[in-house]
Amino acid sequence: MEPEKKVKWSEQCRGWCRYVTRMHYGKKASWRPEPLDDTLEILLGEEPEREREARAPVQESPELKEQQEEQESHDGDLSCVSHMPYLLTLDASHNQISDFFGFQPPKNLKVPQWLDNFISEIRGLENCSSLTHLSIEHNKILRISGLNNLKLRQLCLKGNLLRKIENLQTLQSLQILDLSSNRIQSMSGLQDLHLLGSLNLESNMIGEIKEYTYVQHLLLLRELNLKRNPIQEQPDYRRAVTFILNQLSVLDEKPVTVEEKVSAVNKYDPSLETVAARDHMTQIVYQYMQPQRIFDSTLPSLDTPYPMLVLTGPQACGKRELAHRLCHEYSDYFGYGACHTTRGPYFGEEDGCDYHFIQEEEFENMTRMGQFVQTMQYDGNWYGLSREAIERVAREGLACCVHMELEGVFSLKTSHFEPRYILLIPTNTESYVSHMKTRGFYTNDQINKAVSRIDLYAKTNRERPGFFDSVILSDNRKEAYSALRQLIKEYLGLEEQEKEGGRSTGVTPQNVITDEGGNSTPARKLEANTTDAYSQNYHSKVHARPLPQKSSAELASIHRRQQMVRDALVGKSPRAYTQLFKRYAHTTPSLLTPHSHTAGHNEDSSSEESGASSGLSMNSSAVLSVGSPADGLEAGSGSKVEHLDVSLLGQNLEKLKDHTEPGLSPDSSSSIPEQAAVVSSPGRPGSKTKPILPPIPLGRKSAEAASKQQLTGQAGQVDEG
Ligand SMILES: Nc1ncnc2c1ncn2[C@@H]1O[C@H](COP(=O)(O)OP(=O)(O)OP(=O)(O)O)[C@@H](O)[C@H]1O
Repeated sequence: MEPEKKVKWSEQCRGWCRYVTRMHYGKKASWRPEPLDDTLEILLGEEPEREREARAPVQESPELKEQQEEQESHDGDLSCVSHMPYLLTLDASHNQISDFFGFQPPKNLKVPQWLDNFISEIRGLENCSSLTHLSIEHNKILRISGLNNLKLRQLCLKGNLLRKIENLQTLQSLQILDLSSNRIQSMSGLQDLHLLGSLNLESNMIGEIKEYTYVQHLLLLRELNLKRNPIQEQPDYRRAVTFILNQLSVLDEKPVTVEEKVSAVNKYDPSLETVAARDHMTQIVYQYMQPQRIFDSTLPSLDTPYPMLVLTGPQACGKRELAHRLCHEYSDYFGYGACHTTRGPYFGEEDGCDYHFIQEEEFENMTRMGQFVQTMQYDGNWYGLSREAIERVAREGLACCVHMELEGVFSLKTSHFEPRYILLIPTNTESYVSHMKTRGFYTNDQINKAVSRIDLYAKTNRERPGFFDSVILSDNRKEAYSALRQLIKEYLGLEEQEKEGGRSTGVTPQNVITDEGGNSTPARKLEANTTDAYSQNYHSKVHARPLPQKSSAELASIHRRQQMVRDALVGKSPRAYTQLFKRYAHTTPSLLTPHSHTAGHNEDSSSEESGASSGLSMNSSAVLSVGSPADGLEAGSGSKVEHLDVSLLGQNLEKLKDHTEPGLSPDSSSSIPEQAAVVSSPGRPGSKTKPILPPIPLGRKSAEAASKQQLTGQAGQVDEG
C-alpha cells in the first residue's frame, strides 16, 4: 500500500477508491464525498502488483461500472466509504456533522477522525471490528459510550464535555488515551486498562493526589500529562506522583529522571539506612555547630569502643522491662541509659527513670544543641538517646544498657559507638496482641503497627546476618529474661566464678582484684600504670596481630575448636552462648579480669578467636582468663537457651517456635526451655579488625566518688569554640 499519494477527489481516482487509505473530509455538512470539491483530499495507497494486472478487466466490468454509478447517486450517507476496503484513516474535522448514526463503516476502517463537529454522543461504531484508532476531538460529547468491545489502540476524545471517565473497561487493547481539555475530576474508570502506556489528561479538573491510585497498577503506563490541572498546586506534586507512579518515564511532557525517582523514594518510603543516615547527619551537623564538649568516658577510639548493650524489638515486646531487670540485677556492671521522649508518661512511669519526659520544643532544642546520638519518631512522638545519658552511666564505670526500635539501631550503627545488639522478638502474635491490650495504653492502630513491625525485625535478621548479635524470643518474659541473663552471666564469666567458689578469680564490687596472696589491687591501677589509653589500644592491636608462627595458646585454641567440630559431628550440640561468643574473644570489663594485664597472650586472644570483638562489647583491653564458656562445660547443662538456625526466623515464626520445642531439636535430651532461645549470628562487618574491646572505664564507683564524678562531669565540658 505504500507509498501514499495525495490527490484531489476527481473522476480520475474514482476507480482507485479501493486503494484509499486515508481520507480528509473537509467543509461538509453530510457524509458525501462530492466529486471535484476541492476540499476533499484522499491518500491513495499503491496498487498491489497482482491487482494492477487484474485491474483493467475489473474496471471494465459492468458490475463495477454499476457500482460506481450507484456510488455517485448516493447523496448524504457514507456508503461510498464502504467501497474502500483499505481505508485506515478518516479525518472529517471541521465540518458540521452532528451525528454519525447510520454510518456504514468500510470493513477495514481503522482510524476515523471526527474533529470539530457537533457530535454529542458516540454511536454507530459497533460493527467497526477492525477499528484501532478513533479520534473524535473537539466535539460536544458529554459521556463516553458506544465503544464497547472495540479493538481500539488509540482513542482521542480531546476537547469535549466529559466529566468522568466511564465505559472504557472493555477496551482492553487501548494503549494511548487522550482525554485532554475536558472537565474530568477523577481518574476513576482507568483502572482496568492494563495495556495503557500513554495518558493525556491535560486541562482537566483533577485536584487530589490520591486520584493516582486508580492508575497505580497500570504497569505499562509510561507517559502521563496532567498539566493545567488543579493538582499541580499540591505541595511536592511532582515528587509525590513520581513516587506513586514509579513506572512513569515522562510526566507532564518532561522526562522523569532517576534522581527524581530516588528522591521520591527517599522522601516517601525511605529505607532504614536512609532514615538512619539522615538522622545521623542531623545529629552530627548540630553537634559540630556547638562548642565541643568532651565526653571522656565514651570518647571514640580506634579499638576500644565504650561498652554498650542495646535491646531492640517491636514496641512492648518486653525490652524495656528486661533492660531494667538486667541493670538492677547486674548493677555493678550495667546502668540503664534513659532516653528522652516527647511522649507523655504512662501511669506509673517516672521522669528520669524510664525516660526523660520533655516537651517537643525542648526536644528540638536538644537536637539543635547536638545533644543526641540518635533520634527517632515513633507514633508521632520523638525519642532520642543523648550523649549525656550514656556518659552518665559511663561515669559510673558501667556499661550502658538501652532499648530502642530498629531505626534507632540503624542510626546507632552509623555512630562511633559499637554496642552489642540483642533482638527480642515475639513469635506468638496472639499473646503479643493480648499483652498489648492488657497494658491498656494502645489503640488498635498502634497494636497493628507493632504487630506489622515484627516482620520487619524478622526480615532484617534474616537478610542481614550478623546485624543482631543475638536473638531471644520474647513470648514468655520469664524465659526471655533467663535467656538474657544466661547470656550475660556466661559472658561476664560469673558462672565460672560461682563454680570456682570465689577463688582467685573473684571480683569484688569495689572494683578491686584480689590476687592469690590476698592482696587487693584496684583494677584501674593495673591498667593505668602501663600507659595512656591510646597507647594501650595501640599495643593491644599490635599484640592481636596474627603471629607468623602459632603460639601455644593459638594451637590450644585450634585444638579446642577441632574438638568442638568432632563433638558436633557425633551429635553434641554446643550451648547457645558458645555460638554467640565463640567468634569473639571472651572479654569483660577490666574490673572482672584478674589477669587483664596479660591479655595479649591469653589463650583466647589467639589470632583467629580474638580476631573479632567480644560478645557484648564489654571488654577491657584484657581478655577474660577464667576460661571460655565453651571450655570444659557440657553442652546444654544448666543452659536455658538453645541455638537456633537464624535463617528460620521470620520465614515462619510459628515454625521457629516449634523448632525450640524439646524433641524437635537434634539435642532434645538437654534441658532446653520451650520458647526462650538464642540465635547466634556471624561477626559483624569490621569486627575482625577489632580484636580487643573496651574497658568499662573505672568500674562502679563508690556512691561518694560517683556523686563527685557527677559534679566534675558537669565541669568536664570544655569549650573549644
Ligand atoms: N532513642 C530511641 N530511639 C529509637 N527508639 C526508641 C528510643 N527510645 C525508645 N524507643 C522505642 O520506641 C518505642 C516506643 O516507646 P514507648 O516507651 O512509648 O513504648 P512502650 O509502649 O513503653 O514499649 P516498650 O515497652 O517497648 O518500651 C519502643 O519500642 C521503644 O523501645
